Formats: sequence, structure tokens, C-alpha cells
Amino acid sequence: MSGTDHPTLAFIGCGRITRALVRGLVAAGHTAHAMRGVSRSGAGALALSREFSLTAADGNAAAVRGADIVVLAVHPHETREALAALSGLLGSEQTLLSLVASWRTEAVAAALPGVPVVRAVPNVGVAVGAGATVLSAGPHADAPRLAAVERLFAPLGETFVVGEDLLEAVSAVSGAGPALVAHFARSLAEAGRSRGLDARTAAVLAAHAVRGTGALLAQEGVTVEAVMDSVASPGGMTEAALRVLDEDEVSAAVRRAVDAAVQLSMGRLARA
Ligand SMILES: NC(=O)C1=CN([C@@H]2O[C@H](COP(=O)(O)OP(=O)(O)OC[C@H]3O[C@@H](n4cnc5c(N)ncnc54)[C@H](OP(=O)(O)O)[C@@H]3O)[C@@H](O)[C@H]2O)C=CC1
Ligand SMILES: O=C(O)[C@@H]1CCC=N1
Repeated sequence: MSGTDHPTLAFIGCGRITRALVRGLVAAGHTAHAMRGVSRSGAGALALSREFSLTAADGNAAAVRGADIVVLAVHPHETREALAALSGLLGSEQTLLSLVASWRTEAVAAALPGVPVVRAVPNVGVAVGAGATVLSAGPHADAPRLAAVERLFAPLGETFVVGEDLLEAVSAVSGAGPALVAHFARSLAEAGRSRGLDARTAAVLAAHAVRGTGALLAQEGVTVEAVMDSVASPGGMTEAALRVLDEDEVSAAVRRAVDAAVQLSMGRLARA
């Protein structure tokens, strides 16, 4: 542990989700000195060291030495090679925290015998303290290990613990969720432009619609139906607009989008 009782962290893979995590952790008071990173080309680790003063480690051994939690954040197809390069470097006192989609914890654990494994699906909202992180304990990860990982993510938004079988669906809905919502925001902005708004105004208004809706939904007891009802004046513009979304089966399209993501993940699922 570092002096502040925060765990010492090693990031294997320094791309998008690692950047979001490091940004959120630094904002939550973690010292970048207690974080090391490695990436395949070194470019990702170097970028994070420039942006956050995280230590760009000289190889895996230097990165994981003394780390409490080793965060694996590489692509599914890069994972076998990354795990092979970690072989023999980790001990049972450390936790391997896998963010890798489509890799079951037992498959990760098989490559690192005796090392406790926890799997997490964060989303990029962790960068701004508004993330959702869904956790599942894998082999050798007892309740205190899981609790330590929950404490890591707690300041970055909400945390949930589920059975691992649900994590492919979680990855599609929550992990990919911000991109799906951003897609809708873009459509809303483009529609505004087509009605004469300048590009910047349209983008800002769409972003605020998403932000305000999120803030309302974050309130205790507020449902999506309640938000829709609070906007839609009877017989008014919102009803007219929502009717078109229903007629065009936008909900069915969203379901197909999530299905496509889950199917991709299931098709490449790595099991022990
Ligand atoms: N992005 C997201 O919102 C989320 C992502 N995830 C999961 O996190 C993982 C990473 O995704 P993301 O951050 O988007 O991916 P990125 O492509 O942004 O980053 C991948 C990183 O892994 C590095 N890398 C690849 N192979 C190795 C290796 N053998 N050793 C060390 N580093 C390596 C790359 O290095 P280099 O730059 O040199 O190629 C790069 O820094 C994926 O499995 C994804 O499913 C989960 C939830 C959300
Ligand atoms: O796009 C991906 O595959 C990863 C998993 C969920 C979010 N990003």
C-alpha cells in the first residue's frame, strides 16, 4: 500500500480504459507515484506518464514488483501473450484485476496459477467520478480481495457485484453504453443542425440533454418513464417526436445493437 492506504497499482496496457481509470483515480486523490504502466509499444505508458505523472515502467517485472493490484487492460486477442509475459512475476499476495472483455476469470487464472483474479467491467464514466463498474470474483479471490477492488472503484461512481455469466451483457450495456448514448446525442445534434442550428449550438444542446437526463435519473426513485412523462406535454411536441421513435422501432434497433455486442463477445469467449 502507498502512504495514503491506496493500493499500489500496475497497469498492463495503457489505452482508453486505463486512461479513464487513471484520470478518475488521480482526481479521487490517488498519487500517480503509486501507479506504474506498461504498454506494448511503450507509447501508451509514456502518454500517461506525461499526462498524469504515472511511472512508465521498464517492462512487466518492474511494473508489477510490489504492486497490490495488477490491472490487465489489453484487448482480448492480446491477452494470451500478455498473460504469458506475466507468468512467474505475480504472487498470491497480489490481485490480478482483469478488465479484458470475453475472458473468463478461470481462463486468466489458468495462466497465473495461485494468483487471485477479479474481473471488472468499468465504463469511461470512471474518468469523471460517474462510472459504473461491475465486478465478479474469480479463482482465489476471497471476500477481502473483492472488497479491496470495490474500494478502488467506489470513488469513481457506482459499483455492483454480479455472477460472471452476466458480464458479457454488462459489457454491452454498461461498458459500451456511453458510446451508444453518445451515438444518440450525435443524432440529436445532427437533427438540430438540419433544422437550422449551428453545429456548436446543436452539439452543446444535445450534450446538455444527455447530461440533464443523467442527472435526473441519478436521483433516488426517478425512473425513465417519470422523466419522459415530465417532458411530454399531452398532445405536444415531445409526444409527436416519441411516436416517431416508436414507429421506427428505435428500441428494437438498440436491442439488436446490444445483441450484436454480446454475440461478438460470446463468439470469442476464452474459458479455461
Ligand atoms: N474502452 C472501454 O471503455 C472499455 C474497455 N474494456 C476492456 O479493456 C481492454 C482494453 O481496452 P481499451 O483500453 O479500449 O484498448 P486500447 O486499444 O485503447 O488499449 C490497449 C492497450 O494495451 C496495450 N497492449 C497490448 N498488448 C500488450 C501487452 N502484451 N503488454 C502490455 N500492453 C499491451 C496497448 O499498447 P500499444 O498502445 O503499444 O498497442 C494499449 O496501450 C479490452 O479488453 C476491453 O474490452 C472494458 C470495459 C470498457
Ligand atoms: O468495445 C469494446 O470491446 C470494449 C468492451 C466494452 C467497451 N469497450
